Amino acid sequence: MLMGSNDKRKQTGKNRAFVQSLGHAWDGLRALFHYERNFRKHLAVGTLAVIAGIILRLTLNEWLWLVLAIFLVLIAETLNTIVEAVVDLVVGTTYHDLAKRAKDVAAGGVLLAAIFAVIVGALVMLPALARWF
Ligand SMILES: Nc1ncnc2c1ncn2[C@@H]1O[C@H](COP(=O)(O)OP(=O)(O)OP(=O)(O)O)[C@@H](O)[C@H]1O
Repeated sequence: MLMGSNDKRKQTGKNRAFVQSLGHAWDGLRALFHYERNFRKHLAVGTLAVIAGIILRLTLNEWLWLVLAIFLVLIAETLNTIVEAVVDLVVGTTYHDLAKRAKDVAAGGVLLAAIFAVIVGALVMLPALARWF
């Protein structure tokens, strides 16, 4: 449902067209980039890994693992941000043990994805570096 004909941005109902869904998804990515420092950091590290991959001339198989690792971290950051927003929406600034558990578990998910990315990065980059020298 649209809240008022003068403010089409305050929509609360279903999207009527694919392009409208795409617009909201794009808004979500912009919000991630603007408000989430950790998302920007992970995006920067991922970009550096891609540049290193281009320089080291990774194989197709190595690219697949690297891209999987980069996207897993970014998606984990996305889920973490969703959990933080929903928890804050529900409890505000009130302390709650379940709010702590939800946010800590979401952060743990990001850590797991980051550990996976470090392992993949090492397994892909070290042999590629060895080939280079
Ligand atoms: N309402 C709350 N009740 C209980 N503990 C909370 C609450 N809000 C935050 N915390 C605790 O503070 C930590 C940091 O929460 P916050 O919402 O500031 O996340 P953040 O610092 O933005 O996380 P990130 O580093 O992923 O960006 C949480 O992991 C949780 O342990």
